[in-house]
Amino acid sequence: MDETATADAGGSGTAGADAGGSDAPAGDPVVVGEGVRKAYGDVDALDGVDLDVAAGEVFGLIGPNGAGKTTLVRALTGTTEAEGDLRVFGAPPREVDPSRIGLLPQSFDPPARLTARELVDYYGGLYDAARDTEAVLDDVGMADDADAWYETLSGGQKRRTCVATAVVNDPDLLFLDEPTTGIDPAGRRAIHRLIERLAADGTTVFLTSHAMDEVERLADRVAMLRDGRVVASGAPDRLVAEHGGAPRLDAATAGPATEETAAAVAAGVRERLGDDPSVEATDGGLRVRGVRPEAIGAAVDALDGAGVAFDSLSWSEPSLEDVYLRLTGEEYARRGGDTEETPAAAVDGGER
Ligand SMILES: Nc1ncnc2c1ncn2[C@@H]1O[C@H](COP(=O)(O)OP(=O)(O)OP(=O)(O)O)[C@@H](O)[C@H]1O
Repeated sequence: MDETATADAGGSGTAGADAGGSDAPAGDPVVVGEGVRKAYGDVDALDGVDLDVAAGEVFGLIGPNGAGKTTLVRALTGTTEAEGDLRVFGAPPREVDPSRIGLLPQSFDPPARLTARELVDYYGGLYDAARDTEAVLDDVGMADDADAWYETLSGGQKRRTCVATAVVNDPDLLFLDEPTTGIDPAGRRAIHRLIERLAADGTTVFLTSHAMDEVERLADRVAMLRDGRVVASGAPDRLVAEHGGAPRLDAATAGPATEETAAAVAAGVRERLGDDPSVEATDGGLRVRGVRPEAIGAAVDALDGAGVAFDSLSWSEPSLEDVYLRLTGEEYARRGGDTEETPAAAVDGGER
């Protein structure tokens, strides 16, 4: 089956793509889900999810709020029942040896009157063989604050401590549900390095996150969930190449730009570069798509020629965030609900 969305990612409802495909590494998968479904009353939290995760892979699961990410993690860790075929290390999730699994749930409230060190000690004590508490605290950047009660820690320090409790058993398979939420940039880096080190040592990591830069950096493969279905999957660079769109030049203007100004800039770019450009008014100014680095000067001339007074310019290559915004439709929603071009059109090779 295709590993990217051949279906309508705009929501008209064909079955989700298989999150396996040609990017999937060879070897027995550690995690398999086939036709996974979970309903809460009328809500289809998971609506036929297929995926597989290979040993040693960092697998990223992304999608908007309510897409079903946490439900899928819960189903794969046996903390909720779901229909379909779910196998972890070849067994149903609830039959897997817990010492092989690490789980950082999205919401986790450990006892508040224990110190970070006591908490890691406590969770380590649940296993026959656990890692050294001090080393684990050091891994997550909590060595200096290890003697503070959990309840007195900042939000980011709490999250770091929770990550420590999830890795203290040195799991073969680690589920991290939004591990870096609330963690400052230095702390995020520490967690990223930890994930990279664990993966290099052979741990399989199943990561959900809203931080696209994090997923793009860490994940070997990504699956994007929307309304309980996988709408795209594959290696991040391939998803970006297929769905990320063109490089863009953003001109930040003092006031909102008009469609007339955008049309004038488009005419100027056409005249100078011969391309048929896409120029759109954004919340903060104007965006010219398809501008290669060598054409930035001509695009700036077109802005000047149209009388656009801009405060700053930025040029960027497409990223996983662009894929996300395109396939969720958020890119278009940002322009005040303009749905003229649907995300499905973008998936099917529309304007890039
Ligand atoms: N215990 C529950 N009871 C009823 N509905 C639930 C329950 N858990 C999840 N849902 C619903 O299932 C859908 C998927 O929720 P889920 O938490 O899996 O999404 P998510 O992708 O993890 O979202 P977020 O990014 O906000 O964490 C949502 O519509 C949610 O309201």
